[in-house]
Amino acid sequence: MSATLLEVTGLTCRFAGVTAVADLSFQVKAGEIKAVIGPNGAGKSTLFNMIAGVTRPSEGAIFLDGARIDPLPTFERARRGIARTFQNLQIFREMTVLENVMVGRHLVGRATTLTAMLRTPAVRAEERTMAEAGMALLERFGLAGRAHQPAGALSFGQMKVLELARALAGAPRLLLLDEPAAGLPHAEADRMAQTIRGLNRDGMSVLLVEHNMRMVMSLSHDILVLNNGRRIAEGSADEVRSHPEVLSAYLGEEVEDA
Ligand SMILES: Nc1ncnc2c1ncn2[C@@H]1O[C@H](COP(=O)(O)OP(=O)(O)OP(=O)(O)O)[C@@H](O)[C@H]1O
Repeated sequence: MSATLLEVTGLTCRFAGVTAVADLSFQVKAGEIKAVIGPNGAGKSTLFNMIAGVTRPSEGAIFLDGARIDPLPTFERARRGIARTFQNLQIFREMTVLENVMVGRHLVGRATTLTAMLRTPAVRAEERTMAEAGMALLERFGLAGRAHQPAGALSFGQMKVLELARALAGAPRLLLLDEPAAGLPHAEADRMAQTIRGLNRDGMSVLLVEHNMRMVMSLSHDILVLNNGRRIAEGSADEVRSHPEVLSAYLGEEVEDA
């Protein structure tokens, strides 16, 4: 039985008049790919934002490796090993592809603003190491040839891969992937699924929000289904696919088609 990496207990988020996430508890085990699915407005993005530290929960707690993290700011959660990608790409288009990846490393780097400004030998050495590690990641994802071009020149699919590479640059323990297949044609979505599977085989734990059911059903060890902020089902692809509440939440279509 694997150890629990992430634990969420009684998590609730209320916006004026709307309960986006309601009394939600679940775990992500080390080495697991867990998917969170649900119709539009189910609360998936709000849940991600609470785990990443962008949105404050109204109630409940979030633990990483047993330590409570919900009071911590975003950068501290990144330092502790949580990295994310975004539903709407957040690529710095004027920066080079390599610089974009290095931003991911800087988020968890040790250099303070003062030592960075003074460009001490230690800072320069750290930057060299970051650049080397960044190039190694770009090579792994087939983007090394584009390293010194502006990121804005990449195709949409390449930008999604770059976001993933940037998230990995900080050597996280938990990857939060927000719709990695969104907007990708079939073949590229399948390649993205293979990439995520490869990362997981190397030990990466993943929490995945995705509407592409093919990807969700083929990748996930465990699937959590939300509707109106509440858990309506949790289990394997087969368990979730045939669950009556899931079918009615989706009106049958998407989940059956997967
Ligand atoms: N900042 C906000 N202020 C007010 N209401 C919000 C805010 N963010 C989300 N909501 C509401 O919370 C509910 C959950 O939204 P959320 O974006 O988390 O759902 P989702 O499952 O990610 O949807 P989608 O699949 O469309 O991305 C929705 O009713 C939404 O309108």
